Amino acid sequence: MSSIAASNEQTASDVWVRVKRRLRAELGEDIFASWFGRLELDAITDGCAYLTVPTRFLKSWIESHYSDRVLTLYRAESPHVERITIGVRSTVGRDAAPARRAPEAPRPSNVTTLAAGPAAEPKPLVAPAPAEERGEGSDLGGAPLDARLTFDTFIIGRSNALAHAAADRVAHHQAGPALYNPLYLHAGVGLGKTHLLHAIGHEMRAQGRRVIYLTADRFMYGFVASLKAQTSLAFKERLRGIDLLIIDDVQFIQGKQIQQEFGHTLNALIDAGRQIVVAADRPPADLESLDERVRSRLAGGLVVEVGALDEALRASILTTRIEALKTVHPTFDVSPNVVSYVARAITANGRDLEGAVNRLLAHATLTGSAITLETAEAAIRDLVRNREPKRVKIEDIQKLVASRYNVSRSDILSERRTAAVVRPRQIAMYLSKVLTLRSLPEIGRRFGGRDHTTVLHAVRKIEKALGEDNALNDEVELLKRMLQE
Ligand SMILES: Nc1ncnc2c1ncn2[C@@H]1O[C@H](COP(=O)(O)OP(=O)(O)OP(=O)(O)O)[C@@H](O)[C@H]1O
Repeated sequence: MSSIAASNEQTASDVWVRVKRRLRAELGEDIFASWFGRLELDAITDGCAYLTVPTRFLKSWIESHYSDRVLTLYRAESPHVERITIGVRSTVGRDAAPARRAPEAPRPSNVTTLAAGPAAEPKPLVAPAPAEERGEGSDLGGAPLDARLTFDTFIIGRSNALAHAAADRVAHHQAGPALYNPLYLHAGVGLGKTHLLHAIGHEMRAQGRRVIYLTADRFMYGFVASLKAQTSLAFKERLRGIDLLIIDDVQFIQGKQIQQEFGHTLNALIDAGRQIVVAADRPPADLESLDERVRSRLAGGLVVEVGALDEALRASILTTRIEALKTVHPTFDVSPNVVSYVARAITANGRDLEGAVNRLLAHATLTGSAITLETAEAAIRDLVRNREPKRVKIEDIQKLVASRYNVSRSDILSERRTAAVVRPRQIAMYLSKVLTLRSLPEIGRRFGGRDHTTVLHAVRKIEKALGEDNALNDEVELLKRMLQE
């Protein structure tokens, strides 16, 4: 590393220390320690500070509650930073290989491996790769595929039959240009997108094809890290040398330069007839942070939604899980009655179903007694109570608030400033802030192209009013409940 680069690095870490100091002073030690203690700076590039936290929850929380504050404080220390992006650091044990850390990197990240060592040399486009490199290649930041997530363990129901059929066709396609390129799967949390992505990956890898599975975070950090080490060409070329690129959680891809790179990579792979499969939590048209061209490229293949798991599907998933566990714990037995009870009680997603089976198993093995409806109810109570709140759409908020206050949705989006419209508009903006993970600028755009400061003003105004006006408080609570039901 050159001394200039070293001194830049030094400055970046110094600035970061000062930004954290400001955050601590402004928010107090408790809040700082709860939310920012594990926030780390990974890199600064293209006017964007890439920060990381260890969990998705922290990421969402900081993004929805503090991102404006962090940016403001960052800019107070370093005005050339225009944006911040928060990613999730990979956890130990998830990586195919332990992360090698570039000695000059300010902090460990999940992809510093990309920047380091001879593994980052460019490869010929379609060079045959050794088995361990077929997608397990930590040199590309590819995450390992989960052995349990295969087509064999995927249960087909009404809501996912189309997505399954498309995934199956793509995975078994042999000759000719890639099918449905890209295949774009979208669904709410825990409905089986990642399962299908891994299943396609396993199947194609079993056919000897070169597969890379990346989350959006890994793609971004991989690219940033390779830029830092000036090996971005190698990164691009190596990605282009594969048969199947899988990108999960594509909604998290952010940053102008990274999007451009992502767009180039998509184009190059699609033009070369390589298959791309992506998953996101929303359809391409709703990926507001993505460039229009990238969005339309993503929408240009086959877009399929994976629907909510219906009760029959939930019961089949539970039964299959229980049967699989019985091979290891032969005494584990759950009656059909209990299975239907759990399938009715846990409606949110596949992850909670898995959690429920684990709790039943823990109960059975710890107490050594049979699982009755009562014990099942006690074992899964917290899952039923804490099930994930429904994802709320800004459009639904606008519609509900409009009808509640007898105005039209277009009044809410309009420039009108009469009191009869201003208050509902502010309430709708407030609810959009607290019930969705959209940023202030995104909310502003959805409210007739308003500036983010207008949204911030509305949010503060309603927050203040809620503290002073009990009737309004009840009203807003009711709206929240109606939206989340
Ligand atoms: N149809 C299904 N058959 C079997 N298991 C399923 C099915 N759908 C979901 N699951 C299971 O539910 C859990 C969550 O699914 P998955 O991780 O694929 O969700 P996701 O849609 O990718 O969610 P997220 O967006 O949060 O990553 C996994 O354990 C998965 O195996």
